[in-house]
Amino acid sequence: MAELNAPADTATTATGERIPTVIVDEAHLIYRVYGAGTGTPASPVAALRRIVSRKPNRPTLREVHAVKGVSFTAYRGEAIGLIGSNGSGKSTLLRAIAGLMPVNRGAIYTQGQPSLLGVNAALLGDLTGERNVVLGCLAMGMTPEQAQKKAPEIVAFSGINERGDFGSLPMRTYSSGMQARLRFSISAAKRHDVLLIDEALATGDTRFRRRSEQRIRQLREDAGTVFLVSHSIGSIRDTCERSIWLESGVIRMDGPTDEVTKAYEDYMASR
Ligand SMILES: Nc1ncnc2c1ncn2[C@@H]1O[C@H](COP(=O)(O)OP(=O)(O)OP(=O)(O)O)[C@@H](O)[C@H]1O
Repeated sequence: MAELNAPADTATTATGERIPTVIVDEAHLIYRVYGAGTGTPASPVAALRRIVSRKPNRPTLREVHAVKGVSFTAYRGEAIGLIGSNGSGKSTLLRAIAGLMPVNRGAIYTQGQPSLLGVNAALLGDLTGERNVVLGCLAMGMTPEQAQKKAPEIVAFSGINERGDFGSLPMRTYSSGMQARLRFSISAAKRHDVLLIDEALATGDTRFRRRSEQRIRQLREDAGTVFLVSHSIGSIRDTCERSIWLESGVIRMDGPTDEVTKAYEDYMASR
């Protein structure tokens, strides 16, 4: 993963050109699964023969080619929806943009440090929500003073205290929706060059979803780039003006959200 050089805070250059933040160039992403079975159980005779001949059971290696030669450029100020049916490669692509997964072929270039906000982002279950907020802020590079100052605002945005004083309870007592809200609120408290959101909004209730959609719009106005993976076409339409539709690891369509989501819905209805 390489970094692009671009000026700091505007969506365009002095000559009005758009500034690329993520360039994905013919990217291939492959999972290697070691020790995966062949799907057919070994026969008792074959197992006995292996024991008698003392040949170990050779671990098998299987590959899952999750993303197959995907190319696109994202620009500062854009919010891009990633849609596609289950297993089409959306989360894998996001992980690779975040630098959490190497590209097997092709390349991904990013400007700044992309931040992946996923429902699996690690928070510590035994610590209180408030403590996790402070730790999250420190992990995002805030000073202890900035983190202490920002924490009440983040807890208020998350709404976890709407039904009692949950902020002072351990995170493991939260519902999965409450945990997801807190994660989103922590990540959204900072301006990100590239913010990657994986289904985080789907777990919130309608009121929280509206608040977070508004926050995503603000992040875009701060000239960041937002990627949103979601099965909620409503959220994608409300938040993103551009969408990329992935199917079986290949881009089917990349363009204005209205056109792409319409084609995707027609495709899903015809299956
Ligand atoms: N850790 C993993 N090891 C092996 N294969 C994986 C792994 N994670 C995902 N895959 C496979 O990679 C492919 C793409 O999965 P991915 O999670 O990126 O899809 P997705 O579009 O995000 O799906 P969903 O909409 O269901 O969340 C699938 O075939 C999946 O089985």
